[in-house]
Amino acid sequence: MTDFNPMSSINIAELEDKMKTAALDQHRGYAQNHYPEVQQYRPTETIPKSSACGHQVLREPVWNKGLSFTPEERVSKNLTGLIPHVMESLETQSARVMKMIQTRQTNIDKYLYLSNLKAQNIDLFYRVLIDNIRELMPLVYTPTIGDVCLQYSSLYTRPESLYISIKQRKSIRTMLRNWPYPEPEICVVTDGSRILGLGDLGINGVGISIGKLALYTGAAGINPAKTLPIVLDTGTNNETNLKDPFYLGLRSRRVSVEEQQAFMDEFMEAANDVFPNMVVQFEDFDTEKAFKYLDRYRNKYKCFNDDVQGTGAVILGGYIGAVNLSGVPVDEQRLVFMGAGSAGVGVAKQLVEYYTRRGLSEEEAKRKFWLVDTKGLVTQDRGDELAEHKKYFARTDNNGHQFRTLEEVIEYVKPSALIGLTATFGVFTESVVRALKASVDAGGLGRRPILFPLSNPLTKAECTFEQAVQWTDGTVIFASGSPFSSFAMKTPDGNVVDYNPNQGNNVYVFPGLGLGTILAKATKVTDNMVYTSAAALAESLNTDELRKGLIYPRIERVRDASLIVAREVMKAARRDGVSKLSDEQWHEWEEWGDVALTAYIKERMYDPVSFPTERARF
Ligand SMILES: NC(=O)C1=CN([C@@H]2O[C@H](COP(=O)(O)OP(=O)(O)OC[C@H]3O[C@@H](n4cnc5c(N)ncnc54)[C@H](OP(=O)(O)O)[C@@H]3O)[C@@H](O)[C@H]2O)C=CC1
Ligand SMILES: CC(=O)C(=O)O
Ligand SMILES: [Mg+2]
Repeated sequence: MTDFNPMSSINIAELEDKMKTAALDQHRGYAQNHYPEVQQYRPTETIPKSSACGHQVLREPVWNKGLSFTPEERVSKNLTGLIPHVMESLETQSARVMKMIQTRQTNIDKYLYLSNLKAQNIDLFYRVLIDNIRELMPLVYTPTIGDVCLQYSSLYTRPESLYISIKQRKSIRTMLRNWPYPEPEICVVTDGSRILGLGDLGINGVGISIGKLALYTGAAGINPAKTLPIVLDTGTNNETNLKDPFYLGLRSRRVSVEEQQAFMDEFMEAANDVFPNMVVQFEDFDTEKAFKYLDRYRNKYKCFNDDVQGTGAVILGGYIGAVNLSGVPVDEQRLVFMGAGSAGVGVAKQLVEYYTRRGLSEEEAKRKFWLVDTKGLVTQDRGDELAEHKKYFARTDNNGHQFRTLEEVIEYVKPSALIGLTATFGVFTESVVRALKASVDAGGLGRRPILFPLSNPLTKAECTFEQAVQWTDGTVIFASGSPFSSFAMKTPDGNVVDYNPNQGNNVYVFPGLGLGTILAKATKVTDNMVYTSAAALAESLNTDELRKGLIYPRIERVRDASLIVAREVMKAARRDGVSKLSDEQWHEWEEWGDVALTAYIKERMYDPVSFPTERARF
């Protein structure tokens, strides 16, 4: 669409004459009674039929088209005079947004500007986000979303989620029904108990549900009107929040684990009753609840845990590429994990599955992993009561010796890969990284260490990209949870070499996993679906990315990757017998191969130009 030049002046009066409905202009508030065609302004299955016109249209973010309303729409919806006469393409409006973002001094201010835009004009927000994903994803997601969560109660200006407190537990169904958009397809729910690496943030953690859902739309084309952010408030143990006069959550300590679980049971049951087609993503529950809830609900409802399963899949996807670059054969790899929580154990288990699928026994596969926590190497005879989720990986081959520091573990294991999921900045020190490199070098010339400091946000990364490059003399294969910038380093022979980091973040998996689950009409999210998402991600790099030595697609291609992930997830759902789509539909796709299924998914992906909210169908 090109911009409309007001100077070429359309004659509004003439247009109004032509369009009989233009008489609406005089009856703004009563239009619905007299002019049913206005009610059809939004004739979709996704948004209730509306009689909205005038200001109502401009105030509803999924209806508002900013300055893109056509002259006809301006007349039929009583918008003349309510917006500047000029008509602009999304591109022009998008350029204005980017200009304004650049004038904002802090990332929080940039975030707030974008958040305001989302609350006013969804299509424009997503156009800008999708076209500028490299620059904007760090604002709507990690690292900035971490700062937003820390200050959410102070920054609050308007509701943008469902806020369900344990005090209102009797009304969960009512609250779900109060959500203004019908039949959400995907919900991200947190209780704020472990937000990124920032700990218990209570209700302030809602920012992570909002941020992840922005990426469900931006990175996988799920209709924004079908996304539902939820925070469950069961209190908080965060002293700063409890003392903050602006804190919006329950001003009391978290209720007992048993009460939280009973509340979660009620929530899951209610969510399933009210929105039976909705997929639920558990996000940033603390370690114990992350594993417990996944175990408890995975066979009963369509749900998955992003920190355990999404992270497992994304790191497996990157690991496959990293091994190819490392020069260390896959079966010789030895992996040390710093961090044995929900993400650490989730990733290690996904990698065990990779090895067993390659033919190793489970025991052989498990022996490739050494997990380290705050007390040192996780061993069976360490003397402390191991948490349930750590027992699977507890080593028994340590001959009674306990290894307390990471240096000691590296010296003992001689790993080829070091993965950080500790939420602790700087634990990959220079001596640790140099020891990793030395252990890889000892295996032979040209071998490269795999180093993944995956904790979020950036303030919690185990080391920086620059450090990783310098301490490994540029040989590192690197992925971090939050994005680092590229880095140029002078080599001993005087050349300047550019190094490009990878972002190993579950954003490469959860949007496609969710989309595939929805489109397959899967009754649950199986292990195969999760595993397949990792394998699909590993296959999604193009030749240019492979040539550049990347292990994840460039972030600009995240929608391409999500499409591939979603397609393979759908096929896995079919193989596992959990897809409710008809056999005829599947036979048709099976006959045509991936082309037909890819086209089917693509057609259903929301895109603010070719497929705006107004027309989104699924
Ligand atoms: N890149 C990505 O896509 C993702 C990144 N993450 C990030 O991973 C981090 C961890 O998340 P999660 O696993 O859920 O958190 P958990 O709290 O479940 O686990 C943290 C683990 O780190 C260990 N740990 C903490 N500090 C140290 C230390 N100084 N030395 C050794 N071990 C330490 C803890 O030990 P102990 O058990 O003894 O307490 C625990 O095992 C977070 O920063 C999160 O943002 C999470 C999901 C996805
Ligand atoms: C990325 C993510 O899910 C986390 O850091 O918790
Ligand atoms: Mg998370």
